[in-house]
Amino acid sequence: MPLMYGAQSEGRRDDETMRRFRHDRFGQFIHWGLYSIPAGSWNGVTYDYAAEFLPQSAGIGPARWAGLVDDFAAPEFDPEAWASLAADLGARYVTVTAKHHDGFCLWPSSLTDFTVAATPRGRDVIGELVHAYTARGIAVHLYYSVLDWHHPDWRYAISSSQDEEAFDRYLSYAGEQLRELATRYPNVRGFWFDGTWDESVKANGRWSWEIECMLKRLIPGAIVNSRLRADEHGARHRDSNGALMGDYFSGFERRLPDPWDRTVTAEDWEACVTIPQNSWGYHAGAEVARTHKHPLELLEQLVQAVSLGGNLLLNFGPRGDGSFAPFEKDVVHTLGAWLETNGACIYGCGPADGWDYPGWGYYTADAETGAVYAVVTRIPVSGAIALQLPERTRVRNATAVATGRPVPFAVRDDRTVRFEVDRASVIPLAFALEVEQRDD
Ligand SMILES: C#C[C@@H]1N[C@@H](C)[C@@H](O)[C@H]1O
Repeated sequence: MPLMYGAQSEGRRDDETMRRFRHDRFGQFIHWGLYSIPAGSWNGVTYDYAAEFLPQSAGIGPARWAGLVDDFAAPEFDPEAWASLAADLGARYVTVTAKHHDGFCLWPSSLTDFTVAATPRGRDVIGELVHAYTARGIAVHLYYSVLDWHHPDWRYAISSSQDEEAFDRYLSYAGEQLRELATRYPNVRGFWFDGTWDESVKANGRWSWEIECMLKRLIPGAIVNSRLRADEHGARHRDSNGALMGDYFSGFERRLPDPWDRTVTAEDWEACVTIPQNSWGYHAGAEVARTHKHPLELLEQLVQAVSLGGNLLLNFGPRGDGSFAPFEKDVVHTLGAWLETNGACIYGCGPADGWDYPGWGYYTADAETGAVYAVVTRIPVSGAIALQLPERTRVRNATAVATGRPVPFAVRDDRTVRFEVDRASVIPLAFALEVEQRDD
């Protein structure tokens, strides 16, 4: 059907900025804001739900919530230390919450006084972070929630002409804030939109189209996730003709596609996941509840995403004072150390065509060289892993990615080779396979 405000382009973007995003594969999400101070509790009551939703969970009105501005002193906030942590993690880009659902701005926006400028130290958090990450060669994407619990003109739905006038004022405000962000921080690489699921936003597909156009006009090559977009019929992520809007699909939140679902390899996508079960902002309970994921679960999610042609955006929620919790530093050390020696099977890699999901791990392939990698994340009790080869394919040799040492294997039949792996290994084992086509 003809659409005025559907997808702005067909197929994958293949410009340098998008190729770099695809090559990066691994990003760090940062959720930091006023919600990081109460960290899931209010007036002595702890709410299990996500810490950044505390205003909703505890029924805290905007005026009372704004009282936290005076407490946002962030004595431990050190942008260079944050950038070092991202580098140690092995993240190639960072997506930072400029404004979350509570409407508090981590930059000194001229459009509202509900910003870091009103805090005791008044630092331009976004500006300092963009500088620090960029200086370390880490690309920055800015998260912006269209949903805004603080702004008086926000509406969940439009049910009167007064609602329509108010929400139009809100969309103008949000549009000017986004113009301000793109103008103040022109070397950010992308924008990550959220909070676009309400009827009020879905009814404004033209606005979302205009925002995407504006951002790409102000920052040529800027990357925008599919969550911003709706078309004129309210279709989100994909327009009413099924075409992806924005530059990559960003509907996988706290979940990944099934490891055997090769349909997702048709487009660029990114999954965002948390370390605790379900809090993006720092939740004090997460430090003690032991419900957060083991670092190696998260590493497996990264390998799985890459095997299906996607990126993984792994969330960290710094504490209110700007420090990171020990359980998050454990994740940094575990993933960073593994990527230090095994990153060849992640960065610049994607799906290995013809290599079906094996069950004991994942196959990835270098997008440029075609080199195939087998990453074993579920070591069988036998210690033996069988590789089902694509048709007319032969494995010439295999090496351990981490050490470069050759790995012996046995040819079982013309479609199967068998490896012995170290059953005592406590980390995923990556093997580089040199394969060739048989001409039989
Ligand atoms: C719901 C919801 C939001 N989407 C995630 C990326 C977090 O920002 C969460 O608060």
